[in-house]
Amino acid sequence: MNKQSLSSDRANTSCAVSSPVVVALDYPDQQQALAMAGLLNPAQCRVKVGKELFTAAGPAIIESLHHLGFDVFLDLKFHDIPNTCAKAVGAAAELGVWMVNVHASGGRRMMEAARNEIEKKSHRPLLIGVTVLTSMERADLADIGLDIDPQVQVERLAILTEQSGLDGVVCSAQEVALIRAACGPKFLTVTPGIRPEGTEQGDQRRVLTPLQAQNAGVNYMVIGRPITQASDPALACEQILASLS
Ligand SMILES: O=c1ccn([C@@H]2O[C@H](COP(=O)(O)O)[C@@H](O)[C@H]2O)c(=O)[nH]1
Repeated sequence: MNKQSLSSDRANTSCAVSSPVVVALDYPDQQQALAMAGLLNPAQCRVKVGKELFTAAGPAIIESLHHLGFDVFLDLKFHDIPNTCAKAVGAAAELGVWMVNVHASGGRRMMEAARNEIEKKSHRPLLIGVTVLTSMERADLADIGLDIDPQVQVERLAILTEQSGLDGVVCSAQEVALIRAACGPKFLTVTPGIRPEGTEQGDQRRVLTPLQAQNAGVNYMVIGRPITQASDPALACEQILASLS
């Protein structure tokens, strides 16, 4: 199947999951990722493919997850000169992914180029800008020369992302109210750093529980280890969904 027909097929078959949960498949190979996907229900969640899995398994993993019925967020956080970033985002669109992202700190011209590139494609994924990684706190920003609270930089980059014509941002759930006020109700918020009560925070710093995130108004919650490292991942996912209803 060529790329064009793949993206056309995907545009026609993309499922409309109402669940906000996106499970991060952070695995070193296709076998482990597909084993986890096989435990999950595509009617209850979407899945995310990040740098580790995509580098190890390549575009074939996207096609395999589509065949299982999942919408896929390709989380490669492109950050490059405008032409290079735009072409990468265009290639992601041709894989038929549901969502793709770039670093908002790549700037206005980079984000506009990415947006213009996917507008040309027959399948148009959601295009999202990463603001400040949820693993970062104020001290981490100071290390890179930004002596400000994360929320100040998140708001600044969210406004720039919205002005650049993207669909939304990756941020922590803690900043969603701020972004709603600055960018309006239609601008999407995609929030990693979700930690159900009693689960380990790990390297995340700006966290909320699923219920707190829902109450804050997030559109999509990216959840990895609290589901994938649970003794029963399917049950963990169901318990998170139950906590939201
Ligand atoms: O700011 C960001 C952007 C992306 N991520 C990604 O989300 C998941 C989170 O996984 P957990 O195991 O639930 O911590 C992971 O794939 C990150 O690469 C993020 O955490 N923060």
